[in-house]
Amino acid sequence: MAEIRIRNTGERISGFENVKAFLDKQNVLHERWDMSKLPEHLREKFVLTDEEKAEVLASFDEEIKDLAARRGYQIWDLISLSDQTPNIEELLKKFEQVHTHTEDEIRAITAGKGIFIIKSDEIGYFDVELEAGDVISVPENTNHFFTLMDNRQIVAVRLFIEKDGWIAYNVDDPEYVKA
Ligand SMILES: CSCCC(=O)/C(O)=C/O
Ligand SMILES: [Fe+2]
Ligand code: NI
Repeated sequence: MAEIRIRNTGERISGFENVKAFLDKQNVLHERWDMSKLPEHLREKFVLTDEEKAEVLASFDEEIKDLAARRGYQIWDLISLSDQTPNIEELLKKFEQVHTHTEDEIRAITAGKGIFIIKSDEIGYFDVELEAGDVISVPENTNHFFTLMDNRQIVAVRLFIEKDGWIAYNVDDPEYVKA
């Protein structure tokens, strides 16, 4: 289940309903997918062949098409990050820089863990700690960044309206608060 940590105060919010209510106020979509739909051999697997990636996407076809119909996404794929990912340090350096996109950034975690750190005009930066089953959408033009957790591995479905909408625009934010 997702958990929130507000960086300026250290306050933590847990429990699906509490987290959802908090994220609703921040205009951040949060839903859960049923991970029992994922075949056992793909659970907690972080190095995936193209066939296995297609199998993960097929397992959640209904959920993906539902999100696409509700929110206008046109294309989707699967990203997996772990110490086995050849360019992992380079990718993390990019994800860990505060940035924005011109479309919302939606991710459904199917294995592992990760943290999206998002800026709110009212309360500053807050962490959303995510695990398998958590779906999140960071609103467009909103400062955020992403990092892995201690286990350093994650698999996530990404949906896009247009591929170009996901270009990252780095922001040099004086209000950025370190973990
Ligand atoms: C969990 S997906 C990896 C992070 C990512 O795709 C992104 O765009 C961060 O801003
Ligand atoms: Fe991003
Ligand atoms: Ni998986």
